[in-house]
Amino acid sequence: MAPTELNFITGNANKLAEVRAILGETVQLKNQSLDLLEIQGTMEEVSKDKCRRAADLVGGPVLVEDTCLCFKAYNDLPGPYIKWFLQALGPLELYKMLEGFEDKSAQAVATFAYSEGPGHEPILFQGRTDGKIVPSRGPTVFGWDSAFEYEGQTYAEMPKLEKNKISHRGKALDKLKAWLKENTE
Ligand SMILES: O=P(O)(O)OP(=O)(O)OP(=O)(O)OC[C@H]1O[C@@H](n2cnc3c(O)ncnc32)[C@H](O)[C@@H]1O
Ligand SMILES: [Mg+2]
Repeated sequence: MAPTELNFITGNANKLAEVRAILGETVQLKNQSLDLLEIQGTMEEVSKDKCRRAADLVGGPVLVEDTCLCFKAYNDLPGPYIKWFLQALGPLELYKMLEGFEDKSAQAVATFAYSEGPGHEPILFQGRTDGKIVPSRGPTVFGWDSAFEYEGQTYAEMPKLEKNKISHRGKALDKLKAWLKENTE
């Protein structure tokens, strides 16, 4: 049976707000802000490991998510390590990483992982959105939103509703919603 309540473990308030908005009334959402250690590895390995750690810490069912920003010219790096590049450069300077490259294309990926609790194998829900890295446009409120352009607008320039419809996170949560629905009927 699918859960009727999800405990989303994240320390990122912007992420949490989007997840709340996207899930709406679908399911009850709780949140615990824990700083989870993140390993090195593929997107799937990072999310699964994060989920197992969260389940162990909380001692119950958990949902986590790891966001990656993959530059095509870098063969998908920084990927799961984008947080540290963003922290070092800031959203205004991020585009400079691709200055020497013609190909500015990038893919945003959200990988959610749900576990029923300690010892249970995490289930993954992944969403991907293609775009490109540009000089910052729009408010610099959320991560690299102002440096990621999708069809002529940066994520930061889009109204939230619009971003959530086409975003990596929105697509991943569509899969989660479908799974919840399939498993309650
Ligand atoms: O506690 P967790 O959930 O891990 O929160 P976090 O902020 O550490 O998030 P990640 O480990 O997934 O790292 C992803 C980085 O990308 C940023 N980010 C995540 N989703 C984003 C989005 O939709 N738009 C812009 N930046 C985003 C986020 O602020 C981090 O710097
Ligand atoms: Mg993190």
